[in-house]
Amino acid sequence: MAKIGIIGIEGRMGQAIAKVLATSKHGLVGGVGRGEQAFELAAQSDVLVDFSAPQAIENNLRAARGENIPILIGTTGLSEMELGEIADAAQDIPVLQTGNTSLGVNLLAHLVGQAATKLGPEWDIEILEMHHRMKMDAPSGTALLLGEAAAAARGIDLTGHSESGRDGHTGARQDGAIGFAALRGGTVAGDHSVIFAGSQERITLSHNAEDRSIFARGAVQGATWLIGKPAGRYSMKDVLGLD
Ligand SMILES: NC(=O)C1=CN([C@@H]2O[C@H](COP(=O)(O)OP(=O)(O)OC[C@H]3O[C@@H](n4cnc5c(N)ncnc54)[C@H](OP(=O)(O)O)[C@@H]3O)[C@@H](O)[C@H]2O)C=CC1
Ligand SMILES: O=C(O)C1=N[C@H](C(=O)O)C[C@H](O)C1
Repeated sequence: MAKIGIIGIEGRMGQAIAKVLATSKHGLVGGVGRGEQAFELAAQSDVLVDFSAPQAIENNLRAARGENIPILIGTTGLSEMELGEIADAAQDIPVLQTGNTSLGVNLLAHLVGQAATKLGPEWDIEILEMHHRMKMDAPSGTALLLGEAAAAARGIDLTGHSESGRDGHTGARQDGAIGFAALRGGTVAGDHSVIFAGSQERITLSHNAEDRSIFARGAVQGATWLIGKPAGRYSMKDVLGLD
C-alpha cells in the first residue's frame, strides 16, 4: 500500500483522486489546500500528487525534495520558470509532470506523433480544445502536450511554431505552424481534437473526457509507479509503456 498525499485536495481533481483512493488498495494520507503545509504532508507520504495552481509549484517541489519523495505534478498553465524549477528538482527526486494523466490522451499523443511523421509539412496542424467554464489556463496542458508530440515528430520546436489566440486581421497562416484554439463553457471535463488539414482532405484525431475519474485513475497509477524510481524526469508515456 502506498501513502499518497494530495496537494489541492479540496479542488475538483483533488476530490476525484480521493474518491478513487477510497476504493483502491492505496491509502490517502491526507491533503492540503491553499496556505496549508505541504511540508507536513510530505513527511507522512510516500509520494505527493499536485493538482493545485502554478504558484504552488516552488513550495511543493521543496516539500518533496525535503523528504526525498517523488512528486506527480498535474497542474497546468506552468511558466518557463516553473518548468525550470521542475527540471532542477528532477536532479534530486523522481518527478512526473504531465498535462494529462489519462490513458486515452496519452495514446492520442502517440497517434498524433505517428500521423505527423507520416504526413508532410504541407498538412497544417490545428489543435482545438474545450473545457468547463472554470478553467484558468489556455491552451490547456493537454493541447500543449499534443502540440509537443506533433512538433517532436516533425523535428521542430513548438515554442517557435505555435499560433494561438487568432483575432482580427491575422494575415495568412504561417507555413509549418501548429495552431491552438480554446473554447470554454459549461461543465466539459476536457475535449481535444488534433486536425491535420491537407489539400482537399482532413484527418481529425479526438479524445473526449466524460468524467474526471479518468485523470484521477491515471494520477494514482502514475504516482504509485514513481515510488522507488531513481531521480529524474518522467512522463505518462513511461508509466503506460507507450514509446
Ligand atoms: N494533468 C491532468 O490530467 C489534469 C490536470 N488538471 C489541472 O489541475 C489543476 C487543478 O484543477 P482543478 O482541480 O479542476 O482546479 P480547482 O480549482 O478545482 O482545484 C484547485 C485546488 O487547489 C487549491 N490551491 C490553489 N492554490 C494552492 C496552493 N498554493 N497550495 C495548495 N492548494 C492550492 C485550490 O484552493 P482554492 O479553492 O482556495 O483556490 C483548489 O482547492 C489545474 O491546473 C488543471 O488544469 C486538471 C485535470 C486533469
Ligand atoms: O482544468 C481541467 O479541467 C483540465 N486540465 C488539463 C489540461 O489543461 O489539459 C487536463 C484536462 O483536459 C482537464
